[in-house]
Amino acid sequence: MIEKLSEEARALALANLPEWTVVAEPDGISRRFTFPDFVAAFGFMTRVAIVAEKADHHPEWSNVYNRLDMLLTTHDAGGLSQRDIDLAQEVEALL
Ligand SMILES: C[C@H](O)[C@H](O)[C@H]1CNC2=NC(N)=NC(=O)C2=N1
Repeated sequence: MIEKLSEEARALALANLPEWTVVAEPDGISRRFTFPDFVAAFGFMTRVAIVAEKADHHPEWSNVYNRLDMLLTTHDAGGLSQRDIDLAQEVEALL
């Protein structure tokens, strides 16, 4: 069973993800992405989907035209875990 991150681990991890915001409910991290158009946004989502499926860790997200809102939380842990941090870092690398 994956565990929620301790306060210390969370502060450390977030220091490396400056574009991400802590969300309280559900306990997780979120980021808004803006692209030139829908094709660019959806292309990015496709690349994230492949990484997410490989990691068996999936974002909660919403897309409107060129905008993508992504929330990472771990359902199995009931909040923010290392899996979310790892996926956020992989997502950043796809930009
Ligand atoms: C059975 C399967 O491994 C689990 O349901 C995985 C799938 N993807 C997941 N994604 C997220 N964000 N949190 C999870 O706890 C989770 N669990």
